[in-house]
Amino acid sequence: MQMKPYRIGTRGSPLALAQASETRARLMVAHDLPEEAFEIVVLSTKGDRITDRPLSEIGGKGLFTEELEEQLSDGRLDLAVHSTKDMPTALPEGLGLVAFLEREDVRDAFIGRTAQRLADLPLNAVVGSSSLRRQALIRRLRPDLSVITFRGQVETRLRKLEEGQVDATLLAHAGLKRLGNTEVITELLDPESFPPAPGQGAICIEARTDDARVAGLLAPINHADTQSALACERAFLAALDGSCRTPIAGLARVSGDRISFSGMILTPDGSVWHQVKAEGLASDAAALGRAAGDEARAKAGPGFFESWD
Ligand SMILES: NCc1[nH]cc(CCC(=O)O)c1CC(=O)O
Repeated sequence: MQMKPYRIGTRGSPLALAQASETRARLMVAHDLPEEAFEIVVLSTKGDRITDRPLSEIGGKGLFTEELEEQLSDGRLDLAVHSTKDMPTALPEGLGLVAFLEREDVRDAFIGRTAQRLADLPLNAVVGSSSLRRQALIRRLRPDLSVITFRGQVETRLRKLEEGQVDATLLAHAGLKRLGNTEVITELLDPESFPPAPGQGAICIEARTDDARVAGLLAPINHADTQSALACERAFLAALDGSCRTPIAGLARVSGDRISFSGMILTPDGSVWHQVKAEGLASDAAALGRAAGDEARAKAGPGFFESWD
């Protein structure tokens, strides 16, 4: 009997396409299915179309997800593949992050033109980054540098660097690995001093929560430790009401039945930051992350979140 193919939604950037292909490949192996059992459906999102302004300025939740989620909700798609880092903490009614692929390296990669390492950049050098977290972390470590907003796909940013618009830029190691573009990296940043974004390096799959057929399809490719780590990090983000205007870093690691978490919130200029650490049972991942978020909020005090609005 000929079954209708599963429809996998994705954005059209090279990174998104690589992630969708990887997901399809995992599903083919897990279920011994041919490529024709899956159809990759490419959609353009608002976030892809507006490229001339920083994301934090455009605002609005789900800039990269709205179109995909609409089609998931009405059944035109069966699943959607995303970078977990780009996913809002609150999803539309009836949708959920149903599976996570095993996480890639979580670190940020430094790509230097006039110096190989962040610490070795000349005084007042220019670094391009559109991420508020990376901007704040750079300023915390190197207040002398000027940080400029730098958007576009990975390829666009690397071209701007080559053209000499900036001395250096930062990108996720995971994304560069998936694009087969790691030779541009000149330094991998230590997560202790340069903590990654919640979700960084993890591919997630969104689906309808009541779709038992798709749940069964995804179960064998879900990576339980990644799922726990991400539940913790996303609960941290949610507890802080992580808007795209707040620099927030957070990383959870699972070992056996234990989970350890480290999170940081910063002012955009990097001059004030608060760090929290927590450890507990992996089965309590979400509660641990939420408590860490509440602790960070309490440490920061009521003035912290309004200080740059
Ligand atoms: N916001 C863009 C985005 N979303 C996910 C990744 C990288 C891959 C990942 O973290 O899983 C990137 C690019 C970057 O930060 O370099």
